[in-house]
Amino acid sequence: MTSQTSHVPTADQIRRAPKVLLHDHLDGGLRPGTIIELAREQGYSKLPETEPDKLGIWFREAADSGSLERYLETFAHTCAVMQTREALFRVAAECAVDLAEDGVVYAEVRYAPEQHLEAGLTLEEVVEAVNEGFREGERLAREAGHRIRVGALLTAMRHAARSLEIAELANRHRDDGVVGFDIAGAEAGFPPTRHLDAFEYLKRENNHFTIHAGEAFGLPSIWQALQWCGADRLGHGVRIIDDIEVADDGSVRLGRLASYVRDKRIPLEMCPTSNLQTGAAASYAEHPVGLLRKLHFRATVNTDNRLMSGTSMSREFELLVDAFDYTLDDLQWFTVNAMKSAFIPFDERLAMINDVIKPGYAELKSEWLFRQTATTSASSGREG
Ligand SMILES: O=c1[nH]cnc2c1ncn2[C@H]1C[C@H](O)[C@@H](CO)O1
Ligand SMILES: [Zn+2]
Repeated sequence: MTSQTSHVPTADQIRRAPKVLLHDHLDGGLRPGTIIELAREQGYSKLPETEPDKLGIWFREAADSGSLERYLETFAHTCAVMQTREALFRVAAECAVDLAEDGVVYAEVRYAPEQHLEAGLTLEEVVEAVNEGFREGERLAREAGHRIRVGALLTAMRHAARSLEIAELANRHRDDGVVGFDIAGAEAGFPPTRHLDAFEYLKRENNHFTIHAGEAFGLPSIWQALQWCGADRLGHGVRIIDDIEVADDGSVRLGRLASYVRDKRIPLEMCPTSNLQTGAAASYAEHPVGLLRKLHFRATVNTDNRLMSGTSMSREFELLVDAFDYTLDDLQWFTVNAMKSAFIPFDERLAMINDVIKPGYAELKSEWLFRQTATTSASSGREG
């Protein structure tokens, strides 16, 4: 018998379900058609393709190498066309519209302001343009019947040396759409402790930050991010699986670090498709999210780079439903986890959970009742 809780969601239900996205890069989510138009307007001639479908495929294939370093090379093209106020505004607005259309109700979208200064913008101007774009996108989404709230995370590149400056920038804009800070880029060789002054500054300011850690590099990176730097969340964090032993009889033993992550409810911003592309996981079925969800880690599901992974929040959920037979209850669990872990104030997170997320899933979970009633009356009608 079908029960409410065992209901396997359809693709359409997944799209309509309220979703929360904590890990999405602005420069990894452009529409291919927009890249082509911006390149034409700005005289950027190095795009590998000039037709939107082909360019989308090019990004997915180029990012599919199994190496984080090669994956990151593809961002040269997106950053190249995001150097003016107008371009940043457009990309941010389209990002909010696209996420809203996919059923995302709350998103934290990150980008590295230092990568958008080539045409003479200042760091402040970059942040202002992106913030204005997000507000415009929220407005356009509302006009189209969707509700979304987007916060920005400012990223510092881990190979560079501007993290304190970017942390200060994030802090200056904390009441103006910037909800936190992050570091990203190649992980091996660039440990989080290189940026300790930035993290210590943010802690003194009672501000929030996440750190890309445990993606291309393992436990030492996660340990540093948490115990030296004090990260509120882990970007990816999938390699925490290296500190978990599952015996043949199914019993599980957590090491000290994995226990700490679970006990302290440290949010893991997991991005399944991205992890497959960079070699951090072998397949969806083997992705650590399956075990971590079972063990009640504070796991969340994210897109990372929608362009490079050819994905969306709905698609990531669909892939996990296929791999792990997740129900709407599982998807709600991931969504509530993400909302609890967001960087906006507690009362606003709670209101999102109680007034948007739970009612949204309750509505979806009730649909099977009506579908069954409709089928019954239709068939009894035919019989009569
Ligand atoms: O998954 C990632 N790991 C590390 N760095 C990343 C990842 N995805 C994107 N980035 C980098 C490339 C972008 O240019 C930068 C800022 O969004 O962050
Ligand atoms: Zn990322």
